[in-house]
Amino acid sequence: MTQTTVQSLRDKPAVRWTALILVALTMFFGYMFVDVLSPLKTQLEETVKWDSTIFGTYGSSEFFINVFCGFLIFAGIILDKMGVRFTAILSGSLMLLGAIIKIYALSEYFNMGGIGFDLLNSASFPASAKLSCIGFALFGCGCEMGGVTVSRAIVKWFQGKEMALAMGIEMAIARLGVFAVFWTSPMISKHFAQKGEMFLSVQAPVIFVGILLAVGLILYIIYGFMDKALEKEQGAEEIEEEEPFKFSDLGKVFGSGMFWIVALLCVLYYSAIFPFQKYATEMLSSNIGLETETAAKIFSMFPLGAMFITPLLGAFLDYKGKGATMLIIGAVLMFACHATFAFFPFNEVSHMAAVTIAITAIVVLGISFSLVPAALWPSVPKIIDNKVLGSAYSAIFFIQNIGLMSVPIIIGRILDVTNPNVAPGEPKNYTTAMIVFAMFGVAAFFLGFVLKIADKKKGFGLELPNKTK
Ligand SMILES: C[C@H](N)C(=O)N[C@@H](CCCCN)C(=O)O
Repeated sequence: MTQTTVQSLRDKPAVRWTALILVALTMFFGYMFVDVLSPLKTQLEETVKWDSTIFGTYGSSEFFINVFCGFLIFAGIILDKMGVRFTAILSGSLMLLGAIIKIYALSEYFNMGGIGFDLLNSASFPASAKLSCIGFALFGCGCEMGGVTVSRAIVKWFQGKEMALAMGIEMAIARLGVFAVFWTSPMISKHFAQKGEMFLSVQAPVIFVGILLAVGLILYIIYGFMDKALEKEQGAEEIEEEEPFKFSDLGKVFGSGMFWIVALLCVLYYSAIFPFQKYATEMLSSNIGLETETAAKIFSMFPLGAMFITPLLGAFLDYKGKGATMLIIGAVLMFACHATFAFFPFNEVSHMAAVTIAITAIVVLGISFSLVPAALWPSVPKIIDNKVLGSAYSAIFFIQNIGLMSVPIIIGRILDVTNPNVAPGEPKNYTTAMIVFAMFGVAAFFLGFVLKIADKKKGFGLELPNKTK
């Protein structure tokens, strides 16, 4: 006699992996947008007169509303109260709105005195930069809210299954977005620059990725139908826990010592990654004497390496564990890369040797950027109650965003101060800036140790595998 068991949508690999691909693709487009202008720093300096301080402020602006208005805390509450599909569609819409504003900010029409130009323009901070910051800040609300929502969605579909692998693949797809934009953005820009279309040389890459964000919103809407089917099938209360979310539950998040260790580790580590990404192209061309396009291509190996290794490490974590150890090793490798760019005398070795060492350091950073995210995000459900998981991820993002917002401004300022007589487009001295990035690695390393010891004492199982069946 054969017995038939009714399979949940979650139990069907094809269905849960389709859900993952839908949400991950939107994050792919989102990550492209985050760095669409990163390889164009030098062009922005020449075309719209953004010096390093302005560029740094622009990089930080992605996090202004999240930090100053505490938007991410609300995002977590919205997620825990309204659920994944509502929050996903809201975040996709915010990303698209921000992109449209940034496209307008970089248009020739606006920069030649179009609507709003006079209101925003000032000698110290061009109108293009101010309006780009506004657009980027709105985009940042959507993108960060989307990141939290996607993590929550993955827990919903994959908890007790290949959760770390799924998170690893989602991040791998996002890294592919960064890789893609470090190639496409300079290529599109060069095409228009060669035609003498200076504004389009910085605006066209943003238009291109803006269109992709519209596709991303459609994917979130399609995901919404799958999410609804899953809830209908199992009953919302079964998935989201028996009791509804209460504001007082937030105390559970902020009252947890483990939460603070993870959040601080996260802010320290990521402060030396995403802000560095914004300056890496110019740092490589300054240190090694490369053209922007070549420097951007070398740097693109960073997300590419992370893309291949993160899912493997996710799978390792699912089956073998060792999450806290992975965090410690990741911090050491990050320090090694930044210290190389700070101290290695690139101008005293042959061009070939300089390029080889730079590529090696970038690959090492890629390995680090696989270890830490692959271990960090799947650790959160182990230390926080499922009911407040959305709020916990948001709170970690909120603390992380404070670093992501401050560091590009600090680095931009350091660059302007340490390069007082360097003309726009000329190579800069990056030593001090890179030392600052390296110091974040040292601090993250110590926190990794604290986390490992705390886990050993309290038994959260950070070193244990995720897979239960
Ligand atoms: C920048 C963003 N807040 C972030 O931390 N991104 C992480 C991924 C977090 C999990 C996303 N579902 C990253 O490593 O990219």
